[in-house]
Amino acid sequence: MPVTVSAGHQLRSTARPIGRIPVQDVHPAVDGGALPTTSVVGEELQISATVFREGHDAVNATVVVTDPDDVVHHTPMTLINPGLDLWTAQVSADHTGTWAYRVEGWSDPYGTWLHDAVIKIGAGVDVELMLEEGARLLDRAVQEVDQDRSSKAALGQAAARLRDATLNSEQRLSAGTAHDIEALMRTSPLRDYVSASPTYTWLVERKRALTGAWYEIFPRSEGAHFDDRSGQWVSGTFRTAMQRLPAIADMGFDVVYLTPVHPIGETNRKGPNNSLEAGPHDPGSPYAIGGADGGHDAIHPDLGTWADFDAFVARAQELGLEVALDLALQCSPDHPWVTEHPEWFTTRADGTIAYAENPPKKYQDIYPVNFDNDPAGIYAEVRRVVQVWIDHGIQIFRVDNPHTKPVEFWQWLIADVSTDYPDVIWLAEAFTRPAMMHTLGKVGFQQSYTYFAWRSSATELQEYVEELAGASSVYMRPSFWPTTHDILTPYMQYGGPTAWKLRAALAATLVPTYGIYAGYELVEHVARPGAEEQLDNEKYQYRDRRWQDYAPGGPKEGQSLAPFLKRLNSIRRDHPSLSWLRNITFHTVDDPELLVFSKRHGDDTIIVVANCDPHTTRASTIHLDLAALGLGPAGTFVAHDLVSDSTWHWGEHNYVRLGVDSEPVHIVHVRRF
Ligand SMILES: O=P(O)(O)O[C@H]1O[C@H](CO)[C@@H](O[C@H]2O[C@H](CO)[C@@H](O)[C@H](O)[C@H]2O)[C@H](O)[C@H]1O
Repeated sequence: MPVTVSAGHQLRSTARPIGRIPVQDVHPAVDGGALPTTSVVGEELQISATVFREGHDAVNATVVVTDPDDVVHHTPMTLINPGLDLWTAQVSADHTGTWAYRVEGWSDPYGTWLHDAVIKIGAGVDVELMLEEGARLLDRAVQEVDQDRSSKAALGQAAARLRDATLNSEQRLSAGTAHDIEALMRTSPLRDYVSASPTYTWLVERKRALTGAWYEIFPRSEGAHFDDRSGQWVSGTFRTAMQRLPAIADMGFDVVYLTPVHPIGETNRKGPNNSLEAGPHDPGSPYAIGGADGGHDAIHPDLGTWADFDAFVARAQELGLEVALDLALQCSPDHPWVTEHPEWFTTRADGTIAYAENPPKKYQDIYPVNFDNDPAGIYAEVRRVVQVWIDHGIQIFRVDNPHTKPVEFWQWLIADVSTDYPDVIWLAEAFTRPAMMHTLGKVGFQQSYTYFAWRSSATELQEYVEELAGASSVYMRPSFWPTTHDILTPYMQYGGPTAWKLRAALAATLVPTYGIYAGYELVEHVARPGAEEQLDNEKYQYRDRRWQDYAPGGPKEGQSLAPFLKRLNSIRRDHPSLSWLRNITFHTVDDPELLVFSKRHGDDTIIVVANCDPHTTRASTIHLDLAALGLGPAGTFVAHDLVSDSTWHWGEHNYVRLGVDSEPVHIVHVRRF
């Protein structure tokens, strides 16, 4: 129905009334507020809006937050750009759940009086009138505003002094403008013509949704070995993989991610190095899910039983590790769904089912599920499968290729699961175009793999992280992986151990969640010819990394990056500034191959200086933004490099030297005098 503004004037039927005090451009507002803004517990969220009014009276603004228990919290906003009427405030939530916020603009009668009274009384204009008007405002505050008894008494006394004709006008005025009165009127203001913006949904999730160090394994490789007697490989099991967990925990990782653990199909099974013909003993790709032993709700018999899986999860939990499981919604031709639900696949004119692709990659051993053929049936079955794993202690899913399934399916699935399991976290492996990657975040994925692996220069990294920590951070949380089982960039193939140290350090410090694929410690850098992924990839064969050889006293002692990774993770744990995303500042440096950034949270400040050129040692001068570090203009501080354990005295301009003949990165803790 059209809204009547005044006699004879109507708004266009779709218009939202502007309100007495216009409140515009509220940020964040994901897709105009159609989708929730997200953060984790304790994470600061900056809310801004344009708030203004006609004429010259004072205007003010408040962020009004409603928590999941319907308790309302008011946060005053600050005018940060008077010329643009731009107001901001920081808010944060102290528990998980669905919160909401809106911005209220309001006319500020005390602010108006304060401004006018000081000028007019100072100039001897309308003196009695102004003093009486001030007194009446304070009377109103006593009546209308929720104040404690002593505050009301103070306001009442100030009103009396404003009217006290025995005092001079200056004394009377100062009663109404005194700091304590101003503070009371600021914290519990008189608010006229309060006008609210729309209300925005704010989803607050657990900290792990933002922060964590992941370690990826193929469980069948952990404990796999070549048996000389039979001349065959013997698969690792959950029980043998369990023996690897203490080392993963000791390196300081928070999440151990398992590639699929289900039965593997035999039809079109792939052999070593992505060959289209497997030998009789080749194990096949774990992503070719489903066979005679079951599908997505089953365990590959080579890995053990449900009891073994449960024991693995329990052991991980004992060591402080969460277990993340791959959810790859596709089927080997031998998957039970193919015979039980042929309608879930797309049959071509010749009666065959087309295999899956993620161009230019071809997955000849799997069929894609066609969600449009029976959405209700497929949704229900996937939900059932997910529940099976939740019931076995899984709270994190790494979703394989979510961008090849309908977005609305993910929106439904994640929301449905979160109704009963709000702590379940979903990581999107959507190496695809930005629109899809971002939208998956907007519809519920708590984390997303990113383009980090392909951003290697200092300029590219700065630009990319500014985007991720800026506008998109309210709906998409990045996870940085220097390599994965599918990704081995030329930078990593040819950069040597320096590149591997550097990229791990950057991933671990630029953003709060990062991940390492097993073997990273060993700098496994040789690619399959013509592909940017590992040679002899364990996607198609077992890999016995002989971890024991790198242990103290072993023949390869000292040849692993495990101590370096452990150092990175302990720095992350000791320094809370590294566990947040939006708190990053980039600094300048003379050499464009160097990257300098800092992160600050409370008293903790970390500066990272990285040489992004893994082939050359570089020396340069860095120029620090001291204010961003919380230091005064002439500030100096003790810089403690947590990588080399060196200590220097630093100020605004500092000489650095990083590279192949030393460490490629400084991770500096700012120690204040
Ligand atoms: O397509 P992506 O590069 O994002 O990779 C993910 O999905 C792939 C398909 O699930 C998966 O590919 C592997 O499994 C396929 C099915 O068995 C096989 O045909 C591919 O050769 C193999 O690389 C990939 O591992 C996963 O991360």
